[in-house]
Amino acid sequence: MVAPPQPKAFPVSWDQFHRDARALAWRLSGAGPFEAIVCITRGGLVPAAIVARELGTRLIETVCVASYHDYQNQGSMQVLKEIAPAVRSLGDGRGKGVLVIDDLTDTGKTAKVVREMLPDAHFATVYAKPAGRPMVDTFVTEVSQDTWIYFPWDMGLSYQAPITDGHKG
Ligand SMILES: O=P(O)(O)OC[C@H]1O[C@H](OP(=O)(O)OP(=O)(O)O)[C@H](O)[C@@H]1O
Ligand code: HPA
Ligand SMILES: [Mg+2]
Repeated sequence: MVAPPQPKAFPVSWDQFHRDARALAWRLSGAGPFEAIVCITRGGLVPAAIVARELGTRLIETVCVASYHDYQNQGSMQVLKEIAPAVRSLGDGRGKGVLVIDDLTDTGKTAKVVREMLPDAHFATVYAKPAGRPMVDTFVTEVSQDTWIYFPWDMGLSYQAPITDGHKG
């Protein structure tokens, strides 16, 4: 079933995303140390780069998960690439000392799938919606469940009609 579009929009510029990802790194600086970062592609790649730079982490791994195959509609969860054994076996073999990063948690389903792979890892996202919030340990900004977050890599500059256009009669 196709869900109705989210009524509220939360557009994020590159500048704001960089600031929010840095704020995430500040919060995480007290939660480590972390031996490695696992980023959930593709959305987690950008915050992972920023956090890795701030925390000095150089061992970065990906787990490739996709579920929103259609704009705003979640479909089946596909794990396209698992975590490499060398990273999976770090710490206690359950992810202790590993930091997992994604851009956001919405329903929490993506984070849940990765948590099953690394139950003791520290999960961090830049943004969180209420349903996904219990799945992450650290995040920066919460937005309501009926909000769609527009990331800078999904947007471009476009013409905006003047506010007064709507009042012409
Ligand atoms: O909490 P959830 O409801 O599971 O949704 C959150 C996930 O959805 C998006 O990824 P998506 O599957 O769209 O893939 P992408 O990162 O490649 O854009 C986002 O980057 C999160 O990973
Ligand atoms: O609010 C969102 N914005 C962008 N991608 C997403 N994937 C799940 N929820 C969202
Ligand atoms: Mg994603």
